Amino acid sequence: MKLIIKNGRVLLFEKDKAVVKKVDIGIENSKIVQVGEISEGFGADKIIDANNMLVMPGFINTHTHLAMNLFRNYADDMLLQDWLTKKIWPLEKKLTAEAVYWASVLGIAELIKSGVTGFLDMYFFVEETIKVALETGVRAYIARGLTDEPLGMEFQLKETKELYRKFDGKDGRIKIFAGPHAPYTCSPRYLKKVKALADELGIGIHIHLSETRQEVNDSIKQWRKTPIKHVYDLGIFERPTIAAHCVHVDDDDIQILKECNVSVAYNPTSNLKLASGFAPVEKMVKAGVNVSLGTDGASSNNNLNMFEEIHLASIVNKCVNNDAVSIPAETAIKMATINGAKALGVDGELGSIDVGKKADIILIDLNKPHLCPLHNPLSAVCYCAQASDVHTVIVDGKILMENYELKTIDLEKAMYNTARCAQKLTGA
Ligand SMILES: CSC[C@H]1O[C@@H](n2cnc3c(O)ncnc32)[C@H](O)[C@@H]1O
Ligand SMILES: [Zn+2]
Repeated sequence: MKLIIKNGRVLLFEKDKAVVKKVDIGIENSKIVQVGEISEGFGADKIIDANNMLVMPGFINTHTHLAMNLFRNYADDMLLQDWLTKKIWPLEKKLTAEAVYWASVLGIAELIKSGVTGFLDMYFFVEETIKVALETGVRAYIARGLTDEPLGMEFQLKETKELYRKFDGKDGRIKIFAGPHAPYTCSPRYLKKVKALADELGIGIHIHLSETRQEVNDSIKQWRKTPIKHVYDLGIFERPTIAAHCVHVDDDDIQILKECNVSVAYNPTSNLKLASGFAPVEKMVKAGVNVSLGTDGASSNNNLNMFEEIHLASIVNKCVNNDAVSIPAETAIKMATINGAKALGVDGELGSIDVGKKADIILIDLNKPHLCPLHNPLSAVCYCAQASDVHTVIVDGKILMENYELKTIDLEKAMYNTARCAQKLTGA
């Protein structure tokens, strides 16, 4: 299958600098094979006219719990610990494979419609989420959530192992991670076992870290160490790690993150809504830590819209740092694209439009009142574009949405069934 995207303004990273150029893109099967003038005789099966569109790498959402859209608008205006312990965890005990299946379909529809081509998910019944990713064509990085339960420990690790055997590398779009929830739900003994499993399988680790002041205070009280130092001492960071949140980190923590090449998945909306605090993103970026972006789940966000995360990453940090230059549009867009690929260890394959990389590409319709006059396309993406401007989404060279129409998902069916399953769980 050969595809050409022509006449678009294409966002490229040239020597790490974002530039927008009028070039055409040639795609063969899953890969980008030409950027520039397409050679005569390329013989495309399909040509996409991207006139008046911005063509850019798809967004990578590096921290989410897709199926939590079951609990969207269900438990709001609460602090993290109350939200988890009083509302969410009791409901999650009643989760079913069917509920996770439909909520994953709906979540993936929301991701595609907002320009996301790949995501890192940590949750339960993840085989369902993997199934949906395979059916719908997106790229999925999946961590079976791990928490310390007397009878669950070995079982959860075994499940991670089975998921790895069954799905890692499947269709070139699935990768398995180990997913210890957090140091306050996983004992040191369990975290050591998780690390040993990650060593054995050669996989990365995804974990929530230093999300709230209380988490840090409790950790210091219990272990005399910050959560970052605690898991570092347990060897977690010897594996490639993506740490979600890292809101309350001190200079020593940042140094550890940098030295251990830990990527931070920054979730500005979730941090704001749960009143968790302001992650010192500018400081981490300046220290050389790779910072990517995530939405967290739709129960703490309450959507999966990466445009909002890009926007907030930029404008919140300007205010926090009292510096209008802090996290400019280009930096925030990189967090949502190439930094996401770096976090997942696939920046040689994803995250930018370059010959040899996978064709995970989105087209943003510039013919919108709120994008006129355009002046600066990077500013447009960061400060005014909406998820509803995403016109076309391509993953692995396949079109998943064209002219706003989802090609692999029956959205009505997904909404109906997710609402039905959510009602069964919540009784509301
Ligand atoms: C073990 S599966 C994932 C687990 O994480 C919970 N969760 C969702 N959002 C957050 C967050 O911001 N901080 C900590 N934990 C979170 C989710 O409800 C699942 O239980
Ligand atoms: Zn989370």
